[in-house]
Amino acid sequence: MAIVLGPNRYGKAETRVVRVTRDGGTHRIKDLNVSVALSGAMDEAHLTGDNAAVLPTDTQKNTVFAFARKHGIGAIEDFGLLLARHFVGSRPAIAHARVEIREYGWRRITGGHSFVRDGGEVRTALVHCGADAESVVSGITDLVVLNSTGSEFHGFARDEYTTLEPTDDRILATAVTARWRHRSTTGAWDESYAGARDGLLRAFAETHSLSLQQTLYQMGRRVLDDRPETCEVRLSLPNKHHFLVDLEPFGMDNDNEVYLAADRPYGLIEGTVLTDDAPAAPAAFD
Ligand SMILES: O=c1[nH]c(=O)c2[nH]c(=O)[nH]c2[nH]1
Repeated sequence: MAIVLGPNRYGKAETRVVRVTRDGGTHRIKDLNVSVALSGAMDEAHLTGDNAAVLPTDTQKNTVFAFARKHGIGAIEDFGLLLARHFVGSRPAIAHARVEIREYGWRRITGGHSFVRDGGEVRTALVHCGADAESVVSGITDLVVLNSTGSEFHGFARDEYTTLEPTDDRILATAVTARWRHRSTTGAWDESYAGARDGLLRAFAETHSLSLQQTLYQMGRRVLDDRPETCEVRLSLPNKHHFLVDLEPFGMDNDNEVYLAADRPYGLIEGTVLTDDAPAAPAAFD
């Protein structure tokens, strides 16, 4: 009985590319998850370890970023065809290219550079009732928002392990988890929720951010200002880092247009904002 190599393919899965296109102050964003799989005459790589036919998956990832810069991203079908044809045409050993793309939809909040991701958000409620106290905490989780400009981060503490470069223009993105405590257990809950959500979005969009911590405070403040029925807001904001891709090795500049959307590790910024007359409510958020 002989043992033979069966079907195989390889490639870079889940390259998270975000492409920002600027038309003056109005930005458009394309946010994709691109998976490439190539196949063809790859027997030697498997049987003898000869990599002559293997176009590295790292190269495939770079190609996604370089094409995003060079060609822009229109319909994902076109972007997929562009990439797949490129790979098949690039080397005789590559007979077939499979390119799978997922596109995350975003809609505008307000202004030209603030977006909220379609779908996914969840409304939450947590109530406590005891012998002599009741409390209602409303909230939202997985409300994903992004500012494609209007965010800086500099002046931070440095030590011998600090490599982060200060920036005066970065993408700021987070998946908001917010919970707000009501002063009373009677309320127009739906209207209150819609108003609080709107306040969170507007504060995120309208704050020129010097840090996510500063944005957090402004978001909490806005809910308390807009919704007097609330007295305390707790926010948990993962910093969804977007790293500018270095395209210089491919002879291209990158003027804040092509980003890698990293998923982990991420900064996690958490804080409470409250009114100074907020009644004590033990257990409200636990
Ligand atoms: O808004 C930010 N806050 C931080 O505390 C921090 N730390 C970091 O590396 N980047 C950022 N960004």
